[in-house]
Amino acid sequence: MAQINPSILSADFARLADEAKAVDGADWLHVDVMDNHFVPNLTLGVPVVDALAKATDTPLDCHLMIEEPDRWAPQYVEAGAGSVTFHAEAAAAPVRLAREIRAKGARASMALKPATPVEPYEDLLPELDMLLVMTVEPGFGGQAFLDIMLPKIRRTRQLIEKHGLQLWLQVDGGVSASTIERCAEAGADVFVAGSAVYGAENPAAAVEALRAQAEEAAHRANGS
Ligand SMILES: O=C(CO)[C@H](O)[C@H](O)COP(=O)(O)O
Ligand SMILES: [Fe+2]
Repeated sequence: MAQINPSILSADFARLADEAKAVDGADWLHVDVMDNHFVPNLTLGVPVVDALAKATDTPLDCHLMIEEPDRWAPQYVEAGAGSVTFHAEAAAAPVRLAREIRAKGARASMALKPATPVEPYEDLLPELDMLLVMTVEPGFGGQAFLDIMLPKIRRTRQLIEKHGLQLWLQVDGGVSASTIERCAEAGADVFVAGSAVYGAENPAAAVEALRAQAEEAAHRANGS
């Protein structure tokens, strides 16, 4: 089942609770945390996640684009995030961090920037609930989807199957009506969409349309 996670990076930050309600049928709400060090942009932190978790029933999928995730990620679990993603490039001890996130009761997820290969992390995959393959350079919404990431999505799906894992495979960046089918065919099953959802006239309808497209593409690819 394809999951659609609207990114609030493209929402109106002055009306976050309402913007969360506008996508009630979404599986998760994707929250981009940027620290102006790991990426050249600054968004929000623990207090906003804490407030948002109290304001919506949709679980929060926190994507931490920050340095020192080993130090900060546990605080996002305590603030109410249901899933916490740290970047492989920033984590000092990814296995220990994933275990800590899980022990605190959230799903543990790791993200890879476009130039970071998945293969060195093969043995670590069983420690994770989700792997995020970035399909843009992290830092900003509204960027063009990087087609050159499709082979990495395919290779990651093969590794998941090789090890018989339940791990979700998320894509983030430039996911829209014109790119989501290629992602689903390549093996992604969790789709972050910022501008494609919040830029639409009816965000809830955009979520449903993207989900239907992803489901159909996945069925086509699996020959079912
Ligand atoms: O992590 C991100 C950027 O670093 C965002 O989640 C992503 O860019 C979503 O926005 P869009 O769908 O508009 O590309
Ligand atoms: Fe993100």
